[in-house]
Amino acid sequence: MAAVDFARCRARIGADGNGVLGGVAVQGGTGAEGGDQLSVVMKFGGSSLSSAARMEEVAGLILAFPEERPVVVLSAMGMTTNLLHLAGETAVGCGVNHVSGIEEWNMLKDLHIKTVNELGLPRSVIDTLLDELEQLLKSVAMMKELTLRTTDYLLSFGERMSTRIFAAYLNKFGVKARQCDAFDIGFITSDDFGNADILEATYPAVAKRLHGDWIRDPAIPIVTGFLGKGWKTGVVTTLGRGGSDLTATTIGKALGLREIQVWKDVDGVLTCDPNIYPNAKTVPYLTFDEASELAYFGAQVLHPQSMRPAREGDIPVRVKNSYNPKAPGTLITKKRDMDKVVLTSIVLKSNVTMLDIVSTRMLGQFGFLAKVFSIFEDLGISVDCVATSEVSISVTLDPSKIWSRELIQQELDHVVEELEKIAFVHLLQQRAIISLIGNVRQSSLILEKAFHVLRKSGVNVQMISQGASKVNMSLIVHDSEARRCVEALHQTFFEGVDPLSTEIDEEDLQPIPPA
Ligand SMILES: Nc1ncnc2c1ncn2[C@@H]1O[C@H](COP(=O)(O)OP(=O)(O)O)[C@@H](O)[C@H]1O
Ligand SMILES: N[C@@H](CC(=O)OP(=O)(O)O)C(=O)O
Repeated sequence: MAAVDFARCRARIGADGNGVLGGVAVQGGTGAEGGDQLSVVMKFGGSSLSSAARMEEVAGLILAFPEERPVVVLSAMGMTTNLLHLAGETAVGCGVNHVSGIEEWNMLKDLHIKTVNELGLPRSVIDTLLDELEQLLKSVAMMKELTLRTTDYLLSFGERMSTRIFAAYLNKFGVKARQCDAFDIGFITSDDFGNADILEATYPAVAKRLHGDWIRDPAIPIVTGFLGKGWKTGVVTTLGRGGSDLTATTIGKALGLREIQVWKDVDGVLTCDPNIYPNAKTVPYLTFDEASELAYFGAQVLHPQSMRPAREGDIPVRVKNSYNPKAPGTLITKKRDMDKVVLTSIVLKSNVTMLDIVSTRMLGQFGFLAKVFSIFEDLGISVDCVATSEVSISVTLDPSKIWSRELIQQELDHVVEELEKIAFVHLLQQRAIISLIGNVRQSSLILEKAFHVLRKSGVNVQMISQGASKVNMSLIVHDSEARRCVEALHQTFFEGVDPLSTEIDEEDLQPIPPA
């Protein structure tokens, strides 16, 4: 039978009855005994919750901090959100009678049933939801359509199941836990299905509910990440991919907690995506501004909006590794000592579309820029990077407008058509944004080194943009050259390869034509 192995878990986090884990004191015990206020949020993402064994580990981690009164936020297990999405898309075209054969539906059903069995829990913990989910897929098959609103409802099953399983598991061991659906405890959002914004009314509502429940009957709240309730429609919304980070920081601000912990499968925020360059190193400290820029420019590790509540509430965020809890992780705060910092992290966003827009001079300078941006606004397209001159503007378009999918060709054609009424437009696809997140006061040094590296690599930068925060400098290059650039930049900034002391060979100066 599955059990929370406290001794093993304390050993793994380097705690021996008493100790300190990343600034958090550790003692023996089981937590949730009431009295004190809720003190921290602990968020665990899908990568931390991929199996029954992982759920046991996570339970052990939470209970290794008994003097803490955590609010636990969970994402869906493993790849469940992707599977739900794919199952929904398949259901649209497969016919009602074939729903039970949808591969992704069977995969996610099997995962959840296996988890419940391995944790020694009754099937009733998830049976109702699984039945409801199958009915929903059949409805999608019958209607032959999957709206954004239905998609959000469909995706909600992932978090609704993981939290029920986890709360039941803790309760089984006498640790009082209460499952909470975010949409029932005060998460009020805009009605932008797929990418809803959290509304201000959420903070007092969530605080009142979580605090009230805790005072009345202390039990660890196990809250669904990623979900909310649309304020006009009153139905389930989602906060965009990776939105559980935002759920966690919202709770942190709402309750004024001491710390927000987001537990991942990496040792913290790294100097670049380890999937792009495996030599990435942990960044021990970050400011909210740095973390926001990093997330906004595509570092999957944090949800782009998640730093906002933490910054507003001035609550430290700690990014930790649930697979390696001894690692100190990354601490994100309002300020940090930037004296020795040059570059913090490199972020790569691939498959970006860029538009060069040159005025036909039908409009004056002000009118031109205003008109260009009003076209983007009308079409609901957000812009990532901008570089302007008096009569021309280059922009990159944000493909995350509708979360998982890219801007579709039809939309691009429409943008170009509208812009061509006032400008000459050049559409450039397969571009990449390399964002250098670093110290504002070292921007010249960063650019000097970066351009030397890129020149040495024979790469021509197609656009440069620096945001008002100055924390981020973005270089747009061709997609085919991007990984190579990131590697070379990483070696220079984080692995001690000094580009300025390296002679440039004439051969190196031959630009490599983009593929
Ligand atoms: N700069 C970065 N630092 C750390 N991880 C990154 C970075 N950029 C991309 N990643 C990716 O983000 C993943 C962790 O984020 P995510 O998958 O959202 O975790 P979770 O599902 O646990 O919330 C890592 O496994 C890593 O592949
Ligand atoms: N399950 C949702 C929300 C989320 O935050 O997930 P994760 O914490 O695993 O990135 C998603 O996959 O987008």
